[in-house]
Amino acid sequence: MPVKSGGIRSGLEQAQTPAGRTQRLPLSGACKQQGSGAAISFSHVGQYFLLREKSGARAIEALHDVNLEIQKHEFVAIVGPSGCGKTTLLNIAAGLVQQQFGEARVNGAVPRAGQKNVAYMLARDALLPWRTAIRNVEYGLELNGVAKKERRHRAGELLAAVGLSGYENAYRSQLSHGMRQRVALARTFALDSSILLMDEPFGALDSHLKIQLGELLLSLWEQNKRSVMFVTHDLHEAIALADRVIVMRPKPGHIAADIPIPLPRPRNLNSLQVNSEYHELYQHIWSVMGNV
Ligand SMILES: Nc1ncnc2c1ncn2[C@@H]1O[C@H](COP(=O)(O)OP(=O)(O)OP(=O)(O)O)[C@@H](O)[C@H]1O
Repeated sequence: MPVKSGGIRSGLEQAQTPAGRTQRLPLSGACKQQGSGAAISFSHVGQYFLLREKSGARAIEALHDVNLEIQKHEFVAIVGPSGCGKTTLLNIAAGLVQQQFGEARVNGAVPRAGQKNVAYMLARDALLPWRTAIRNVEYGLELNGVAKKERRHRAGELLAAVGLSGYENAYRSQLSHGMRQRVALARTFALDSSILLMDEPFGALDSHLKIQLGELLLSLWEQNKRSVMFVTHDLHEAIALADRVIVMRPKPGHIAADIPIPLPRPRNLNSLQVNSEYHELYQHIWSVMGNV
């Protein structure tokens, strides 16, 4: 699982806090006290990184006083411009970065890499090139000791669900980019993880494929509504998929708004394109993001 260099706690790149940065922002509606049984929670989370430049090193405040709870079965999208700290926040939940300030909890525990019950999906498919599609989907089940017959059956069902029947024995190099992301999606759902952390999983796909894979994601999610933290640059995608959209802003990275998405479920992403409420939500959040 790739991590931006220096993102791991043991690295030396985490900067000291400049004096006086203790200001607390008011909590948003989503920010409640720790320990309330949320799937994921961040309480007063702050993070600095040290950016090395020719002229010396500079501290970047990647996250400032972030408070957020994602409830069980909730689908939450995080949007915001490049550099506002979306991935850093996701990496804290994944246990890949340990925050310097505040607390984070995943299923009530301190997040750590490889934690049970949490699946992670990235923009790049990250399929193992020496394994066939079905054996990629089986991978997590294999690590968990699931018997071969059972895991093969489950992986086959998931490949069928993402429209890849007939490609079970194809290798990564034989699949298109969209097909690879379908395999990655099937792999993400193969384990019964109660939490999905998704970092722009469809970011590299064209808009048509994005909608197709968004539909697939929602149809898999509807089966048992895992808790999802979904980072994206694409506001259309965020509104179409999520129960809530969290808007982040940079310098320093912080939560600027927490907006519920009252669109009914199950959703059909194609019909949303002609849904006026969807477009109104888009205009509203776009204006919150400071782009009008
Ligand atoms: N390991 C690191 N070392 C130094 N700086 C980092 C590191 N990881 C993130 N940063 C800095 O922290 C800030 C937030 O980065 P992050 O990747 O979380 O933003 P993002 O919103 O996910 O951006 P993007 O949408 O472009 O992926 C940026 O200024 C980035 O340069």
